[in-house]
Amino acid sequence: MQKKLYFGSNLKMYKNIQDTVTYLQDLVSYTKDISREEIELFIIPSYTSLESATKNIEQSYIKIGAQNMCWEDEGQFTGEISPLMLKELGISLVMIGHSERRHVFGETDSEENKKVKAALNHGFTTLLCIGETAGEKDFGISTEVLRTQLKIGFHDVPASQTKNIWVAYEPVWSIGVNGTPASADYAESMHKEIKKALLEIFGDAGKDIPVLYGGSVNPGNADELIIQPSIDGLFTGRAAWQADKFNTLIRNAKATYEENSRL
Ligand SMILES: O=C[C@H](O)COP(=O)(O)O
Repeated sequence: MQKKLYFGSNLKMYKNIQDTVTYLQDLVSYTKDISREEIELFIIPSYTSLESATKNIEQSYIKIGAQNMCWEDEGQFTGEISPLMLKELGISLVMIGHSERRHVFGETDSEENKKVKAALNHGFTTLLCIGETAGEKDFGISTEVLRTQLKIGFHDVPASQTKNIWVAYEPVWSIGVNGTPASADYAESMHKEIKKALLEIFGDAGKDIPVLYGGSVNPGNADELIIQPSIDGLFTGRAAWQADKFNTLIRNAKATYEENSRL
């Protein structure tokens, strides 16, 4: 049976308001004809572009997400953004624990857990990002690191909330201009471990959580990644930031997946 495929991009600290709106409008026109029963498309712009994004874009075509969120509704948290403020903007998704939040800004697994619980309690689709560093991979502890990030990240989250959970596996060493993409085999083996851990954490409810791969996804590796049985989607940075190129990547990956599932 064919599964729904997830495609999304984090715009990081790129694109101003106008560029974001133009990008989103272009992406809607390019991809409008693809059934949203078959793909789920999401974009995570900068905070300053969120209001214009939600006003200009129909989220049945592209889910709009925030790059981070505070775990408290209000309080003395200078520089933070509350779940209520994000709700006010009408966004539907929140990303938690992106590699740059963990490794540039020092966020911990227990902070990600507080954010995950707050995001789920406020009804957001919650995308938890996990991934091992190059050093952890060299020590042979990738699986342990991923299991820890999942077990702490989802600590005390009831199985009844899994319908709003997505996971992105983004090995730290694979991300950004200096990253090396994971091979499809390596990514698949880590995705298998992630799916196993999700079953342990949530029981049967864990089996429907989509697990996306991210980290230097590009037109040259997207097709091979998407056909892996445990990879449910692609979370793309740089290769998605031009709407026409992202459209091509999505269509090629989808066609390859469909071809492969007919074999
Ligand atoms: O959030 C997206 C990831 O950080 C991947 O970025 P990248 O595709 O530019 O390596």
